[in-house]
Amino acid sequence: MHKLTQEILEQTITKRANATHKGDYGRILIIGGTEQYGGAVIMNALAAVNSGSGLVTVATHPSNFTALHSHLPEAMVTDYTQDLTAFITKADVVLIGSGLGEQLAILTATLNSVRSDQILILDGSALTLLAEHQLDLPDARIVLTPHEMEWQRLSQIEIAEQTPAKNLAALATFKPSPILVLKKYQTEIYTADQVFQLTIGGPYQATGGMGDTLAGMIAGFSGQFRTSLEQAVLAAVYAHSAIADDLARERYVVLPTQISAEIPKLMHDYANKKLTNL
Ligand SMILES: NC(=O)C1=CN([C@@H]2O[C@H](COP(=O)(O)OP(=O)(O)OC[C@H]3O[C@@H](n4cnc5c(N)ncnc54)[C@H](OP(=O)(O)O)[C@@H]3O)[C@@H](O)[C@H]2O)[C@@H](O)CC1
Ligand SMILES: Nc1ncnc2c1ncn2[C@@H]1O[C@H](COP(=O)(O)OP(=O)(O)O)[C@@H](O)[C@H]1O
Ligand SMILES: [Mg+2]
Repeated sequence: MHKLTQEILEQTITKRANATHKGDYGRILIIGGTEQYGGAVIMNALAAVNSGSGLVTVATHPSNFTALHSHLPEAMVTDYTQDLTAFITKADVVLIGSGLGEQLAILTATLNSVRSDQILILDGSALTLLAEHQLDLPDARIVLTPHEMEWQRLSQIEIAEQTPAKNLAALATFKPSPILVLKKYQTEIYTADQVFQLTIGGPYQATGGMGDTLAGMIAGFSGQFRTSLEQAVLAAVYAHSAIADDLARERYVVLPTQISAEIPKLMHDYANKKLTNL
């Protein structure tokens, strides 16, 4: 198991070229947020925009539009009960599932619409629905972000039995081969043949919305740092907990929205550290 270090941030977060525009930094479509769980997509979107995503659209229940806009006027909105095909077609990255609840039809329509060159991040309720209805993954560049119970539902491996060997074996049965971010204390990231472990982060992160924030960061990083999906995912996972650790030096708990607010500073520091090291 490879231990993740801050080197992943130095390698991934690069200074931006001057002659670029928002279209160069990722078109992200976030799908989720029932009436009950609107906060989940707000946290997805706050994380994605603060991670530098060029354009973020949130497809959600219309009752969430005003709250989302009051937190984040940078995001666009659309009603998730309408046909999302045109939105999916334009996206570089689709993140579905945070606060999606029981909206199976929206998930299946999305799985049927994504293309093989698109990044599809499946989080929260999308993972539970995948497991309950034994849905196949589409041909796309897939990232799964389950916590231990969501992974138990998907893999049939009891939490106490979730060893790297068993997790890799279960992952091999998924086609196409996804990246797995197994979230917990010391989160593990599985690619087809390698396992990485996060050794930072702690229980000050145990607040609802912490995973929704991570999913938004993975969307933001993967839409922007396009050389390697694996590297972008690893960097997002590391950055999420690096910020939490920094804030926890002076706080008992770290809120998901506080992490999002600190992302631009962390990215600035790593982009510039890289420059001075040259
Ligand atoms: N503000 C919002 O809108 C928010 C909306 N949200 C949205 O809610 C939806 C449901 O997601 P969910 O994660 O809350 O519920 P579910 O999938 O049933 O899992 C909980 C079960 O798993 C168990 N468990 C075991 N190990 C675990 C672990 N390491 N980490 C976590 N749980 C672990 C756990 O055990 P217990 O707590 O009972 O000990 C319990 O039995 C989803 O769409 C999500 O995006 C949330 O993001 C919150 C903020
Ligand atoms: N004790 C802990 N130590 C480190 N990280 C934690 C701890 N508890 C929770 N986290 C992190 O918080 C996030 C929780 O994700 P998740 O359960 O999906 O949250 P939510 O769905 O409420 O947004 C994960 O990134 C997980 O690693
Ligand atoms: Mg979650």
